[in-house]
Amino acid sequence: MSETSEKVNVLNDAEKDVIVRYRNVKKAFGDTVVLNDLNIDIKQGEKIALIGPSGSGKTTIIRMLMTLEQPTEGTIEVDGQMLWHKEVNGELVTADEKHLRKVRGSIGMVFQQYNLFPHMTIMKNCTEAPIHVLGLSKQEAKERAIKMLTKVGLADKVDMYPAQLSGGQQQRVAIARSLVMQPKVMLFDEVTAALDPELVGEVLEVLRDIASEGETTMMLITHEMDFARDVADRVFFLDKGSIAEQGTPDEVINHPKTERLQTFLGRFNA
Ligand SMILES: Nc1ncnc2c1ncn2[C@@H]1O[C@H](COP(=O)(O)OP(=O)(O)OP(=O)(O)O)[C@@H](O)[C@H]1O
Repeated sequence: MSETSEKVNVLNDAEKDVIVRYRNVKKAFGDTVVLNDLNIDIKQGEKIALIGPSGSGKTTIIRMLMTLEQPTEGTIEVDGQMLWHKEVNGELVTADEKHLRKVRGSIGMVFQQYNLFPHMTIMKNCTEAPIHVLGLSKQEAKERAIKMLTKVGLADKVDMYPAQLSGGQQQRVAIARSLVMQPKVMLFDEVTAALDPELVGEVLEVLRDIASEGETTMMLITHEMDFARDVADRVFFLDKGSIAEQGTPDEVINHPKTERLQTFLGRFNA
């Protein structure tokens, strides 16, 4: 089927500023259903915190958006474009690898483990993808990298190697490296969980700064309730594969409605 026969998504005005849309998304691993009938709309620039017990499905939600896990049912869109499907002659077909590669470029993800390339300098870590994936010139990529490394307070470390930096600094480089790609959505999966407690603050500070600038759409999995309170526009409480409660941090964290959420928050003295 030809590319030209694909339909373009036409959004009405009310939907225009929705950048991420999950529709009736189900995810199962074998017979085990881990996410059920998920419907999420995230607006341009919105900051979403995902909280919930271990195994509730938080990571799977963002791994599907990063195109690392395929939904079993339903669709996910970023900026009006379906991730896992293409609409061809009015029918949804599973997208091919070429399509996935293209949409993947619009999403940035930072993991618990910073995954920097150990044999490359900080600068090279930050310029590899913009040069090879986005096709930027070396000079353009370096300029972007310096801007983002300055944002995370590490512009003086460009010639160092990851092993010469602390865990907190490496995580800040990983954040800068993602931002260099100018993604439409940034995903953060417990980015402070692997850090020594004294290094957590500096990474959260960087995330707070990025969030306060307002432009970047962010979805964060966090167990730091004070951080979620400060940064998130909306908080989703995931429980057994569904969004059990959602609302502003005040509604969800300060005034939990259900006993399950109260019990969960009790663990963090939130
Ligand atoms: N590749 C996989 N194969 C089989 N089961 C999986 C796979 N990935 C995740 N799961 C299961 O899916 C469920 C949800 O996992 P997920 O990692 O999304 O939860 P989570 O809320 O992020 O948990 P945590 O806070 O511990 O990271 C869990 O029961 C998990 O064991």
